[in-house]
Amino acid sequence: MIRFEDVTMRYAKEPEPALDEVSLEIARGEFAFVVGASGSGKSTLLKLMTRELIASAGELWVAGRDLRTLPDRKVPALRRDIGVVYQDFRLLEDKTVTQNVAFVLQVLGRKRHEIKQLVPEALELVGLRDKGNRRPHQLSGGEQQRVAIARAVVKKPAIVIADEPTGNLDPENSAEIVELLERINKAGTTVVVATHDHTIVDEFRKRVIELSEGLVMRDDEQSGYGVVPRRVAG
Ligand SMILES: Nc1ncnc2c1ncn2[C@@H]1O[C@H](COP(=O)(O)OP(=O)(O)OP(=O)(O)O)[C@@H](O)[C@H]1O
Repeated sequence: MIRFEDVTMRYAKEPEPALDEVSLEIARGEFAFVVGASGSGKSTLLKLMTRELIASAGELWVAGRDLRTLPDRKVPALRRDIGVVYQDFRLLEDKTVTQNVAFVLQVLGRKRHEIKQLVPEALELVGLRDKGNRRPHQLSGGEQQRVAIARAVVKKPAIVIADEPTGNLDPENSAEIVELLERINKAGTTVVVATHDHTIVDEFRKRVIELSEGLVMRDDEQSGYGVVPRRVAG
């Protein structure tokens, strides 16, 4: 579903690459955490998957597309296959919960009767069916993130990518958000979550891809932070 082969990403004027010949593969239906210190390259890795960035070198396939050769006019179709969730929710403040979720489908040109069916389904999935008329500021942080997840999944993407989705949440809400992503994954969606949050990585026991200074330092199935000994420095 996602394949990086020797992918290097250099930002203009930066002496060191943000990612340095990274190779990894995430299969259809997998759940993977991407971890690593601040600046290790997590966001860069995710932005390459969504074509927010274009790799400086290497080969990259996402959802059956070769991103090296993908023309710009085909980027919207790629993004239809990917739902993205951010740390800061990024909801439209002047729209209700229902309108925020429906907006994605309107932009995609989906028919009104489809929107009427899909939006309540997505809100039901995230447990917010009864809060559709609220505006984002009338919701807790955890609820706002659930709206953002409903918005990401309402178009039924093959992949959900979340960049620090629990960064603004307390531990209880964080666990609920990851449980929700786990449920979405169990229904067949490939899920990739970049996070600093050791507690959730330990709790959920998924594949962990650890980056350090643009390199993959570790890539373990089902490990969590605490199970496999950390690399000994030096
Ligand atoms: N737009 C940019 N221009 C130049 N350098 C950048 C840019 N974005 C990121 N970088 C650099 O690339 C490296 C990787 O950054 P990235 O944001 O991918 O890390 P991260 O692991 O997501 O960090 P954080 O956990 O703080 O979000 C860092 O050295 C960063 O300074």
